[in-house]
Amino acid sequence: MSELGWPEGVSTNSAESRGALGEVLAMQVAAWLREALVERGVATLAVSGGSTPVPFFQALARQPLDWERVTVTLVDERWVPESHQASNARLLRAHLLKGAAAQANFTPLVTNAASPGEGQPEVQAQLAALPATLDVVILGMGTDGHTASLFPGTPGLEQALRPDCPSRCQAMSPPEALQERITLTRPVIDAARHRVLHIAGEDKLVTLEKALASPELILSMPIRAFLRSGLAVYWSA
Ligand SMILES: O=C(O)[C@H](O)[C@@H](O)[C@H](O)[C@H](O)COP(=O)(O)O
Repeated sequence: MSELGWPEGVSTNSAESRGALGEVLAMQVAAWLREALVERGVATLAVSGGSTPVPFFQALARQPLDWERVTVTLVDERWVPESHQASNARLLRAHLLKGAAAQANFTPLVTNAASPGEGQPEVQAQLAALPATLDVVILGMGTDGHTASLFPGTPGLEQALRPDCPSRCQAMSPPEALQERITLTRPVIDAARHRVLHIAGEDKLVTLEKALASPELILSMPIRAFLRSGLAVYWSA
């Protein structure tokens, strides 16, 4: 992976398996969170959903931390109740917010509103109660080059990808997604102290190669907006 044409300042890390990658990433994220706790007394972590992060969540949940001073939130969410199979909050409850990590504070991205458009102001307020600079953001990526719920061809994508987008979150209705979504916007991700892209599989390397070939075309592959200096990429086959 390191032979891809990465922009200056992007670091790459790989492991023999997805489990080993999850362990390596969990140790690094725990170190960053401990550093935040020492420096500021609190720490914030925003994670993505999907299948890739599960070994990472399970390894992070085992990390010794003052979890009660850590706030965990999501990079994006499907607009479904936590009981729904597609809920990212449900995924976190099952694999991350358990054991010692069950003491962490969790900021969900879904409200009781009927749609993300109606719920957005309340989610915006909840996010505004968090530090403006999150300590750690973990991005995933689909093979279409989406990240978070920033999908190509979605109405409102240009707004959400503006470096100066005024909102911290935005409702999205990706044409091919099963559920309406809500996503963090680009400024929130850009401002994070530590930005990670966590991916697995050869197909994701092919996607990255395509993304790196035309970095300026962010609307067709939104991940392109985040492939820049300071990003830490974690990959395994
Ligand atoms: O809510 C989501 O689905 C994620 O935030 C999404 O952006 C995910 O990171 C990618 O779709 C990759 O998913 P996999 O890890 O399952 O390939």
